[in-house]
Amino acid sequence: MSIPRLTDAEVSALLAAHPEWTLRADGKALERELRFADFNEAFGFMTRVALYADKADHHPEWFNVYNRVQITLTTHDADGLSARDAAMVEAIAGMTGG
Ligand SMILES: C[C@H](O)[C@H](O)[C@H]1CNC2=NC(N)=NC(=O)C2=N1
Repeated sequence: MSIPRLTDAEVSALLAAHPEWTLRADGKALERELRFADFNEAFGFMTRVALYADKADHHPEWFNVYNRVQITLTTHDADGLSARDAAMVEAIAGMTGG
């Protein structure tokens, strides 16, 4: 299923509103690293994101070691960024306060 990609202006606005994210060099994904107090906090965050992702049918690519979580957001069906990635950025901001 093809999903429309965000426009460059939409991506710029999203990054301006959420400077903790960076645009991957190929312009097709957003990346962020989060650090938590400990593994328990990190995994609790991942659990919340996982529940959101399953409900949204939009899944992150991520890596976790101890208190660090590296997240990459992209829409495979769009071969780039879509409104689903923007929605997940907002959802994660709500979970982390930023
Ligand atoms: C069939 C299923 O709806 C699709 O594969 C969904 C699942 N989760 C997804 N997650 C992400 N990040 N991109 C997608 O294109 C995507 N597509």
